[in-house]
Amino acid sequence: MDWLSILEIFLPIALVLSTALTVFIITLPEQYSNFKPRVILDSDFTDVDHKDSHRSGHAYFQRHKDADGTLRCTTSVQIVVLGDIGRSPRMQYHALSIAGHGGKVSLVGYFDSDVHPDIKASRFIDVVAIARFPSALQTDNKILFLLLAPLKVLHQILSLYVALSYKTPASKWMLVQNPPSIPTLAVAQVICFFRKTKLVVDWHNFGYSILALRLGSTHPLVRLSHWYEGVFGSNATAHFAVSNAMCKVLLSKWNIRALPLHDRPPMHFRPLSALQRTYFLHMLPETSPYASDILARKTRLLVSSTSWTADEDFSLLLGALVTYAELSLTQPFPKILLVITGKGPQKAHYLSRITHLNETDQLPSITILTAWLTPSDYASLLGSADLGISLHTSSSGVDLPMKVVDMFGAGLPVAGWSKFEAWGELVREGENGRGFGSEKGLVKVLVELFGKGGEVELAKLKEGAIREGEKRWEGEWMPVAGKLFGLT
Ligand SMILES: Nc1nc2c(ncn2[C@@H]2O[C@H](COP(=O)(O)OP(=O)(O)O[C@H]3O[C@H](CO)[C@@H](O)[C@H](O)[C@@H]3O)[C@@H](O)[C@H]2O)c(=O)[nH]1
Repeated sequence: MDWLSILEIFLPIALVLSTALTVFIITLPEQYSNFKPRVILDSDFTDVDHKDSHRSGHAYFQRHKDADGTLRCTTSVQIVVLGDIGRSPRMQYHALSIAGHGGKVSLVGYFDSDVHPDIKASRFIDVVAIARFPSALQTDNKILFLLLAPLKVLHQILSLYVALSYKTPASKWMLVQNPPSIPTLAVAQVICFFRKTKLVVDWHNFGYSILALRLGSTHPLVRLSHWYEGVFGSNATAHFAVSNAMCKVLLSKWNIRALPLHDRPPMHFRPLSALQRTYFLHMLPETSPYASDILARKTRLLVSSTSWTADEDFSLLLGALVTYAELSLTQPFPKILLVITGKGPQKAHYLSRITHLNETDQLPSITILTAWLTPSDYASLLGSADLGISLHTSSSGVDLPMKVVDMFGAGLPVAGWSKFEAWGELVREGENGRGFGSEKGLVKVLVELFGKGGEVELAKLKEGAIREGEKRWEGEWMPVAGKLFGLT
């Protein structure tokens, strides 16, 4: 190949790249300036907001506005999750806490499920949607997934860039949920650099360990993802992590010094009084036909909440219930109503397995229902149940199941998969929950707690769960995140 042919190939490429760079530079978004903080005016509040003054933030505005009637928010935060905001409770709690202390929030993510009603009510929080990758191009097929993944990432880069640069004003801080890491961390780094925004990474888990569940831990893409997460995750102003064990791993893997910020339940999760429980069980369509039996302890109410992802093996729970049903034929065990709440990719697969078990009469004394509830009904269901089940296996070993935190907030003891490093940071064996590491182990827990004499242990675990639930999100959040963001 001669020089002329090489030039013929590379000149158009160089032209396209330089044009793209020029367009990128001349369309760069506005930068953050301390001299131009975000402001809130009285005209931002409607009549409804005036009536709901605590939730809308009008009460805060009245207390803190300047003499000219303007509230200058010296803390402003873009909160970013490349996922469904309504199913990202921790990022919603961050938003509510920042807003509750007078910070202005742009909450950026997908807008599939309803967000928490307090977020909708707050004039300190703007919810900004990221454009979705067309659902027709989503697939579970391994080969198609590898082919479509680059296209999806390209779409995500553009839609994230547009949402963070143009749909939201420049903020002092950007708080990014990780995972998903690709392309979130890289896009966030670029935008923070150009907008003079300080980046904070909130580590819920690792993107590479979740990818490894699908592709295997030695796959080149998993290695690339590990490298990427270290490179783009480390160069931030600050980091939060959901467990002490995760902080240690971040330090040893990538020299990242993260502040531990454990999940804790917000105030809408709380134990119910006997009267509230009776009312709720009769009111909720899923439980009302069984309410009298649940109250008489003839039926036990089990609840598991999930995003129906690959890190939760529901066949283990189904297998344990089949064995429990068999044992019930010869022993006087109570019936079970299991309600599984949540939305996610593997739901259809498990629903067909449940149908098969019912059709083959393998669950005679057991009823299994699935549901997606409003945040307040979800909290009340946990408060009304006898035992919570967590099947979270933890892809990294150091992330913790948020559902268990919800359960403790509602005073619900937990039986959960315990064979991972961080489990003990959340659940204390025999005090507020029971761990299991196999189907047999779960059967043993169910038989012990629901069988003869199990009452006493269940009551003790409930007391432990109530005690654990007394540690609340706001108390955990303020000295760590509130302090970092300069909120008082
Ligand atoms: N409103 C509502 N929310 C529900 C329902 N069912 C489940 N949820 C929400 O879905 C969450 C459970 O989703 P998972 O995806 O199973 O979460 P997890 O494994 O328990 O924990 C996740 O978050 C942690 C960080 O906060 C991560 O560390 C962990 O890896 C995981 O991503 C619950 O905490 C709850 O907020 C419902 O019916 N209604």
